[in-house]
Order: sequence, then structure tokens, then C-alpha cells
Amino acid sequence: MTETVLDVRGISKRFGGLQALSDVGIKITRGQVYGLIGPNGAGKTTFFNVITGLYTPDSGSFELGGKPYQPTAVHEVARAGIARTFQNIRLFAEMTALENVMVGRHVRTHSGVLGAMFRTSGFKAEEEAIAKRAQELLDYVGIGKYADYKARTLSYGDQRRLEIARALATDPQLIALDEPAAGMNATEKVLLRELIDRIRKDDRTILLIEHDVKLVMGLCDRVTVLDYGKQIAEGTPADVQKNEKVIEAYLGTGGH
Ligand SMILES: Nc1ncnc2c1ncn2[C@@H]1O[C@H](COP(=O)(O)OP(=O)(O)OP(=O)(O)O)[C@@H](O)[C@H]1O
Repeated sequence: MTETVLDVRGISKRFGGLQALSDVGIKITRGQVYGLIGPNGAGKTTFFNVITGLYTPDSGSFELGGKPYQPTAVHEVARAGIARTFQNIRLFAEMTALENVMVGRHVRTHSGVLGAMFRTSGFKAEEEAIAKRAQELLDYVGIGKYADYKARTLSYGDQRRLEIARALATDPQLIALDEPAAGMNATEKVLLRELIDRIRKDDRTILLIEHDVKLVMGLCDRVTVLDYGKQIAEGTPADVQKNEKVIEAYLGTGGH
């Protein structure tokens, strides 16, 4: 039986006079790469921000791993099992790549982030294991040799990989990637695609917002298309690509 990881129902969100999301729902099952696409201003980021606790929806409900889920603060979302990356990379620029991943890992340890900051004895005992795991994750995303480099010195593509390693460090039920290919060149995109494929094969579940429709169509098992806050199509990439409303949303307005 397919196991539902995230079940989102009837999400609406209004900003003043603007209905940014109207009754949007998605269901993501384990091992899927689920894509969220739509022209500029369609509501993708708002949806992401709602499920990761940055915005409170006006209505709607969620289940994560079969349990009711009420996303509030961002750190609670990480503990509940959703890890995200950001459209605008958010790394600790002056920390090394290894340290950035270790911070992600502390979400899952007993001493936690405060223990890490104050270097309690419990923290020291855990530190070695955390560093080892962080190095494994850097190797996994293909930037192991840069473990000791400051995050800000890495190339754009490698910084995005580092963000993914940090997200994986929390052992998430769902990893949410916000435009991971933004600003990447063609070679970096190919490598990103391979990485996402690999993460999926390792039985992770991924929600992907992406402007690069080609990448989404090639990678995703299912796709939801938003337009002006409404869900205009849901299905496999092949179905969605044929959908008239989708063609009109993208072509009719020149992508808005
Ligand atoms: N915090 C906010 N306050 C007011 N309006 C907002 C806020 N966040 C988003 N909006 C509006 O909601 C609508 C949806 O925006 P959103 O950023 O979710 O779209 P998007 O699909 O992610 O677009 P893009 O592809 O350009 O990132 C837009 O009209 C936007 O201006």
C-alpha cells in the first residue's frame, strides 16, 4: 500500500484583497517527487510558506505521516519532519560547509541547537557522531572535499547542494526544495537532476517548486499547477502537459 507522507486539504490564504491561495490540496506519497509549478505570482511560494509554518492559512488542514500537523514555528516544522531549502540561499556564510550541515543535524539531537551554542557536555559527546554524519551527507551530495571551506566561498551550485545536505541532516519525512535550479547553468542542472533522482531512490519524499518546467516534467511523479491561487491541474507530467488550462496559463499570458 502506498503510504501518504503529506496530505494537505483545502488551503486558502488571503493577503488583503488578494486571494493568494483558493482551496488548494495535494497528497504526496512516500518516495514521490511531487512538483508544484505555475506562472509568476501563482501562489507557489505562499503554499510552501503555509506548509512550512511561515504563514498561517485562513482555512484548510494537514496530515503529516498520517497524523494531524499544525505548522506554526519553522523549527517545529523541522522537528515534525519537513525540511526545506530556500529560493534565496540561506546558509551561515562564515561557517564551514561541515558546520552548516552539523547545525541541521542538531534538530535531531538531544542537546539541540542551544547545546551546540553553549557547548554543554552532552553536546560534546554527540559532536563526533554528528560531524561524521555531516561529512557523509556532504559526500552524498557531492561536495565532501569542500567540508572545511566557508559556505560563502562555494559556487552557487555547490551552495544549493550544501542546503540540500543540511536539509537531509534533519532526517526529514519530506524535503521541500524551493526553486533549487534557480540561477544554475545547464551542467549544474543536470547534476541537480541526478542528485534529486538519487535522493528519491533512497526512499526520500520530495516536494519541488521549480520554474524550470522541463526539469519538473522530467523528474516529478506528479505535478500540481497553480494559477492565480487556484489549482488548475493535478496529475502526471504527461497529463498536465496536455491540459488546456495549463497551456493557456503558460502560453496565453506569456508566463504572466
Ligand atoms: N506576504 C505577502 N503579503 C502580500 N501579498 C503577498 C505576500 N506573499 C505573496 N503575496 C502575493 O500573493 C501572490 C502569490 O505570490 P507567490 O509568491 O506565492 O507566487 P509564486 O507562484 O511563488 O510566484 P514566483 O514564481 O514569482 O515566485 C502574489 O500576487 C504576491 O504578490
